[in-house]
Amino acid sequence: MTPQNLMLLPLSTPKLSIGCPILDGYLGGGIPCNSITELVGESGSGKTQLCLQLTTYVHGVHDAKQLIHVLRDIQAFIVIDHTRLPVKLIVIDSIAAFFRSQYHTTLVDLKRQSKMFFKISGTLKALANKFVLVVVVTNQVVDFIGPHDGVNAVRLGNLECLHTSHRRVGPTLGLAWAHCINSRVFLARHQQSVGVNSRNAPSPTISSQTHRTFDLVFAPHLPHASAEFVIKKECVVGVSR
Ligand SMILES: Nc1ncnc2c1ncn2[C@@H]1O[C@H](COP(=O)(O)OP(=O)(O)OP(=O)(O)O)[C@@H](O)[C@H]1O
Repeated sequence: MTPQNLMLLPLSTPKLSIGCPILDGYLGGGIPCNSITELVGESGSGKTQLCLQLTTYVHGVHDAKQLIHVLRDIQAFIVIDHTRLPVKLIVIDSIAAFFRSQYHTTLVDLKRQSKMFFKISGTLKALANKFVLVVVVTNQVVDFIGPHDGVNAVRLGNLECLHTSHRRVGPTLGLAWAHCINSRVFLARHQQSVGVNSRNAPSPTISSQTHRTFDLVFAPHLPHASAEFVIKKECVVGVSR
């Protein structure tokens, strides 16, 4: 590639809109092609709702080995049929589910697991680069228990620690997987008690509200950003400040 060729390339990587201008703004225009973007958060934080907002086609996969086969099928499908129905988005919801039940924590298992992570992410990145695809994976969180130092102090990206539902958490699958993705978005929810005044009640009643946040933990092309969002019946939207 000469400098002249580089000048002919598009200035920026194409981005897939997340369906909300506010959240797109925090992502520098949307989710970028040619890389892997992870949505990480506790159960009920909104990962699937965001994924559904991106896609209309769903395929069930039950374990990591089957995932490798499905990725091969997708590759064949894109290569043969790309002129008929171009695939531009791959969503895996959730990557953590394949590993939590199948692998244990002996050294041999961890080695096998890391090998599988790199095989999956290598395949996804190759597909993303070759066919200019957007790849989104979701990941769960685990609770951090004990002191905030030692292994619990491991900092990844812009945030020192992640909090959701008033718990300190970390992404499932650990450091090895963190090196397999390019960007990470943390979705959190916090239950808040609010007093509601009612005409018929003599004093305010206490009701519970879910407050949701969207944090860009790391991305090669963007600084840290944080936003509030809500899940509505029709869509997921950011809240303007
Ligand atoms: N129509 C709706 N209106 C408002 N909120 C909704 C609606 N549908 C779903 N939700 C909210 O979205 C949350 C579920 O989000 P979602 O299924 O995306 O979570 P998740 O992060 O994928 O969880 P898991 O890790 O268990 O798959 C529910 O807790 C609910 O509060």
